[in-house]
Amino acid sequence: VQTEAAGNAATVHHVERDNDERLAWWREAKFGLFVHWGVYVVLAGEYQGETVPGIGEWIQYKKQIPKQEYLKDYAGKFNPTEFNANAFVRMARDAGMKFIVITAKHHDGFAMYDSAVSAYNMVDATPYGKDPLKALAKACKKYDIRLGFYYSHRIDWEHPDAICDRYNDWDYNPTNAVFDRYWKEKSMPQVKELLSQYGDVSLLWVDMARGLDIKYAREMAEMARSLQPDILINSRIMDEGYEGPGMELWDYETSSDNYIHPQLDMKDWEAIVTTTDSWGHKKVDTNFRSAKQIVQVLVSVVSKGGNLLLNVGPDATGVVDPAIQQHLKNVGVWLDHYGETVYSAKGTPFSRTHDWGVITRKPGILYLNVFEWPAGGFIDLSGLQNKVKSVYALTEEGKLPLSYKQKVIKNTSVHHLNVMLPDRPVSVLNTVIA
Ligand SMILES: C[C@@H]1O[C@@H](Oc2ccc([N+](=O)[O-])cc2)[C@@H](O)[C@H](O)[C@@H]1O
Repeated sequence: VQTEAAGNAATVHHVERDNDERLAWWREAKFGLFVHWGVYVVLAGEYQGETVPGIGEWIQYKKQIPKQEYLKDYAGKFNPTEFNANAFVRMARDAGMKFIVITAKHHDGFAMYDSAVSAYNMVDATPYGKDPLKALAKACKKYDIRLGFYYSHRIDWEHPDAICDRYNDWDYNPTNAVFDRYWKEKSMPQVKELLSQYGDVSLLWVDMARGLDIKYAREMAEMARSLQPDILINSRIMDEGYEGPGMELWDYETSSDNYIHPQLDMKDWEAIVTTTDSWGHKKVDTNFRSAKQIVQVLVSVVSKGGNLLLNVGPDATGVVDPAIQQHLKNVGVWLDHYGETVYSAKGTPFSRTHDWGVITRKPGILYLNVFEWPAGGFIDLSGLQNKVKSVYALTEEGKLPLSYKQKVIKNTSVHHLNVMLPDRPVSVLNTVIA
C-alpha cells in the first residue's frame, strides 16, 4: 500500500494480517444479506406529507427531526407484528446467502434490540416491546446462517456527545460535546452487549468513521476480538482510504456504496449493493433490482475477488416487499444449479475484461459467465497457458459437452481457445460455460 509522506519519500505500509483461518468461511460464502431496519421505516421516506429525497435511513438528519418527536411519533408507533425471524432467515438461505448483517444501531442512535445501556431501544421505546435480534439470532442458529451486526460506532443523533461532522446540532450544542463520554457511555458498552448476549456473532460491521482516531478503533476491535475471537471486522472502522498504523485491525475492505471496483485482481473485499434506491425502506421506492441484475452483480464481484453483501429494507410491519422476495428466491434457484461458479471461486486470472461476460476460477476450472449472448454463437479466448481438457455448459440436467478448437500461437506457449456455444442461452440470468 503506497502513501505519499510529506517529504514525498514513499513510505510503504505493509499490513500483515494473520486472519486466513478466520476469513476461510467468508471467502467460501461470497454472498450475504444486508438488512437496514429501524425507526426510519415508520416514516418510510415521508415527513409532514412530503417525500424526502435520498436514502431513507438519513431522514431524521435531513429534516432535523427532534429526538423527542422521533421517539414519541415514530418509535412510539413502531410495531412490526409481521416480523417472522424464521421466515426472514429462510428467505436469505433460499436466496443462496450464507450470512446476515443487520443494523443493530444505525446513525439515529436507536437500538434495534434490548439494550440496558440506553432506553432508546426496541423493547423500552416501542409498542412492539420485543427484541427482534434475539429472535433473529435464534433463527440463524436454527438454519445455520451466520449472523453479523451493523453498528454506527461514530455517528449517533440521539447522544449529545457523539460529536463529528454529522452531529445532531438541532437538539444539542456541539460545543458542550465530549466524544469520550459517548464512546464510553454508549458506543463501547452497546457493542459489548451485542457481542455478549446473542451467541456466536461472525461479523462486526461498523460504518462512517468521520475522522475517528485510530485509538478508538483499536479499543473497539480488541474488545470485539476478546468477546468473539473469530469475528470479522470490516474496513469502515476507519475512514475509506485511511492508511497508517492500525490497518491490521480490520479483516477485509468494504467498497463505497453500490460501487464495484474496476480492478480485476483485488482480494478480501466486499461490494455492498441495494435492491432498491435506498438502504432503509421508502414507500415511494419501487425501483427493484431484478434476479438477473442480482446474479450478474454477484458473479461480477466474485470475478473480481470480492464478496457481495446485498441489502433489503423491511417495512414498518417487518416484511420485505414480496416482489423483492420473489427476485431473491429466483436467485436462489439459479445458485442451486450454477452456484459452483460463485461459492469458493476466485477472481479471473485475466488482466482484461470481456464483452460477453466475466470469468471466475477454481483449481483446474475456468467458468465463463455469459451475460450477453455473442452474436456469432462462439467465444474466442486467447492467453491461456493451460491445455484445455474439456468444455461444457452447466445445465439443470448436468454437463452439456461443447465443441471447441484450441491452437497454440506460433513460437509461443500461449493457447488460443474457440468455444462453440449452445444454440441459445441455457439461463437468461447467466449461462455458465466451464
Ligand atoms: C451502507 C450505507 O453506509 C453509509 O453510507 C455511506 C458510507 C460510506 C460511503 N463511502 O465511503 O463512499 C458512502 C455512503 C450510511 O451512511 C448509509 O446510511 C448506509 O448505512
